[in-house]
Amino acid sequence: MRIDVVTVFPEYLAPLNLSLIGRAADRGLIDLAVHDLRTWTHDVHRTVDDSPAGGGAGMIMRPEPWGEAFDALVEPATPPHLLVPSPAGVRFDQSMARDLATQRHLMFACGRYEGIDQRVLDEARQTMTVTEVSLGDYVLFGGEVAVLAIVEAVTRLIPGVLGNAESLAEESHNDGLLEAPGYTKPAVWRDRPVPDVLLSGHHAKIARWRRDQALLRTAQFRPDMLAGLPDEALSKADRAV
Ligand SMILES: Nc1cc(-c2ccc3cc[nH]c3c2)n[nH]1
Repeated sequence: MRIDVVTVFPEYLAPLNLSLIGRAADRGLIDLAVHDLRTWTHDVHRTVDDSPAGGGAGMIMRPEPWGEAFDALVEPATPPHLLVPSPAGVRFDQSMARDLATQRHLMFACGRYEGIDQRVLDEARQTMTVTEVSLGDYVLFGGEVAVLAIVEAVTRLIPGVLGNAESLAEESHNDGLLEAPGYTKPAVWRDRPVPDVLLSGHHAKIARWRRDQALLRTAQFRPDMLAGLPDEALSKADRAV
């Protein structure tokens, strides 16, 4: 997968060079490039914003630098999926992460100020899929934080990036449920024991206990997820919990 990120704060995306994502890039599993939007400005002040047409507070990002950036980064024969973080976007979730992880080329446009001139997205829609995407119903200063989260959620699903693919199978939101609580050594910590079943070595009982805990936690913290499960997702044993 190729991932391009365009931003006026390239240093904000530095964490993408760390840990598993950095290693995935080093191993060629992803081709990640962060671009400074000001590369495509031509005035001495490298201006990327201007006052809003029709008045109003704040500034809007000028279309010209974005248009030139996309012209430089987009190969017409294989256009990317353009993702534009926005409070008004489609809510990002694990299902979207799974879909994006199958795509060949993602490009992220990080807005700042009061956003990007609408004509940039309208123009981009002529040649590529454009999705405005929201992390949630709260307002950030710009799109960079959202891109960090989305890139992490997507790249960890790419085969080979996460060493132990097995952990993907048991994590929250993978099977429509929250994951069971986790424990490790010591067997007792500050008078709090690890649940006996986890030390029993009885794999079927351990699997059942974890499934029960996942169902109970989902019912407690995210009943909406439980309500959204298809009938066939719950076994007879699940329904007895
Ligand atoms: N979910 C969410 C996205 C954003 C966001 C995204 C881009 C920009 C550009 C200027 N302000 C922004 C805010 N806030 N909250």
